[in-house]
Amino acid sequence: MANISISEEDENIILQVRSLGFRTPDAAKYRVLRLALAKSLRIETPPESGLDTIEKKGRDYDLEVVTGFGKSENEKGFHDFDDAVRALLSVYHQEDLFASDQEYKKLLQRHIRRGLREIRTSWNAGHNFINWLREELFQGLTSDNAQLAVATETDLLLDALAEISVHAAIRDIKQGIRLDRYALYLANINHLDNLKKGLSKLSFRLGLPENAITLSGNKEAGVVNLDIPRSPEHWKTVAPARLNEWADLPHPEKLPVWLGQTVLGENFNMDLAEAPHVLLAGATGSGKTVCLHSLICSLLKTQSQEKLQFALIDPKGTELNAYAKLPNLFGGFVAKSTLEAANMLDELVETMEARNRLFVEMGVRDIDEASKKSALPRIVVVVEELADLLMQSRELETPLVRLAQKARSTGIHLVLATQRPDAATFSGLLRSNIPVRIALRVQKHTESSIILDQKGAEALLGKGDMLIKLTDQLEPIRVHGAKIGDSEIALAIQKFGR
Ligand SMILES: Nc1ncnc2c1ncn2[C@@H]1O[C@H](COP(=O)(O)OP(=O)(O)OP(=O)(O)O)[C@@H](O)[C@H]1O
Repeated sequence: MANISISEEDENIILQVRSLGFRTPDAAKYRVLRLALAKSLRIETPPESGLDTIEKKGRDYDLEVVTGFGKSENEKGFHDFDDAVRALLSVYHQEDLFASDQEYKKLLQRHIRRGLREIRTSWNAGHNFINWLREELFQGLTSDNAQLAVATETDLLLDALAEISVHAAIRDIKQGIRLDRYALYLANINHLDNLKKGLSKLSFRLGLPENAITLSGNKEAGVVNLDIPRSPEHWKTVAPARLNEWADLPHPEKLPVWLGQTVLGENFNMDLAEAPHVLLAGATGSGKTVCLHSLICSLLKTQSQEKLQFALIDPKGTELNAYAKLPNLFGGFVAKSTLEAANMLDELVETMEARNRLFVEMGVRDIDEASKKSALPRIVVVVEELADLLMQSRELETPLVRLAQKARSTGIHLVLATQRPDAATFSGLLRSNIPVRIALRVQKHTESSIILDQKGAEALLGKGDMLIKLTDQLEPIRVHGAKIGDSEIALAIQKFGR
C-alpha cells in the first residue's frame, strides 16, 4: 500500500497538535495530516519538488487511514474520501490524478509535508488552537464562507456542550467587546447543572484557559448566556473618547464615575458618593493605574473645583505625578513618603471630625444638607498602593479604618488600590467598611475571593478587564476599561482647572 512519509520534526508537530491543540492525546494522528492538507491547499502556488526529500525520517502513514485509499466501502470505521481528495488535487494541479496513483501520492505527500511545515511555523502550543484554525483556514473568505466559519464554530461549541451532557439550541450570538455572547436555550433544566459543572471542561475543550467561559442569566425563560472570550487580535477597543462622550451627558449622580463598557458595549458608571468607598485590586500590569485614571478623569470632567478636592497618596511615587499640579489638591501636594501619607491621613480624620462638629452647629445631618447652606467640597482620597503604604507603617491602617467607618456622611470617600489583595493588606476591618470592590485580573482564585468574596477574577483577560461588585447582594458586573493615557489626563486637568 502506498505510504505518506514525513520527517521527524513533522511527527513532533503532529503529536503536539494532537495533545495540546485538539487536547485529546489519543485522537487519530491522521486528523492532523488532513489539517495539513487543508492548510497547504489554501496556498495558491503548488508545493515545491524540494519537499520530496526529507532529512530525518519520522514515520510512514498508510494512505488507507489518511484518505481511505484502498479501503472497501463496507469496512467499518473509515470513510473513504480518497476520490474527493484526488478530485481536489486534480483541480488544484490541473492534471488528471485518477490516471496515476504514483503521481497522486507524490503530490499529496508534498502538500501534507508543506502543510505540516506551515503548522510548525504559525502555531505553537501557547496559541489558542480554535482561533488559530479559524484564522488559518478561514481567513479572507467571502461572506458565505465566513458564515461557514461561524457555523463551524457553532458546531464545535455544540459538540463540546454535548460532551458535557448539555443539549442546547443557540438562540442568538452577539459579538461583545472582547467576548462573544451565546444565548443558549436549554430544553431540559437539569442540563443547567451539567453546564455549571462542566464549564472548565468546556473551556478546555475549546482551547481556552480554565474558567475562561462564564455563564450568566438571560431574561428569556430557559435561556442562559455563555460568554466565550475571543483572542486579543479580535478584541474591539473601548476608546477613551467614550469617556468624553459620557462626560458630556447630564449626570444626576453626586460623584459620577465612568469605568468603561460592559461586555456588550454599554457605558458602565457608578456614583462614588453612594459607594461610598472602593477597593481596586489586581495583579501587576492588570490595568489598575489606567482604571484609576479613568475614575479620576471622570470626576475632573464632571465636577468643579468648588465641589471636589482630591487627596492623593502615591507610595510608589510615580503613578499620580500627572495630578501634582491640580489646583486644589488636599494638602497642596501628592503624598509620597510615609510621613507625608501619615500627616495627610491624620488631617483627613481631623477634617472629618471638624465637619461633624460643623454639622451639629448647623443642625444638619450630612454633607448634602450642609451644602445647601454653605459650599463644602467632597474629598476623594486615592491610595495608589495600599500594600506598600501598610508595609511601610502598619499604624496607617487606623486612620484608614476610621475614615472608612465614618467619613461617608462628611463627603470623604476612599479609593484604595493594591496589587497585593491578601488578608494582611485588606484586613477584616477594612473589608467590612469598603463595600464596592473592583477586581482586575489576579493570579489566584484565593485573591479573587479576598476582593469579591468569590472566584472569577483569576480568569479575566487582563488589560482593563474587570469585575465590579457594587454591593454584597449583586453578582459582579464585567466591564472593559478604556486605556486612558497622558493626553486625556492633561485635558481633564485643564477642564477642571478652568
Ligand atoms: N483598558 C485598557 N485597554 C487596553 N490596554 C490596557 C488597559 N488598561 C491597561 N492596559 C495596558 O496594560 C498596561 C498596564 O496597565 P497599568 O499600568 O494600569 O497596570 P497596573 O495594574 O497599574 O500595573 P502595576 O501594578 O505594575 O503598576 C498598560 O500600559 C496598557 O498597555
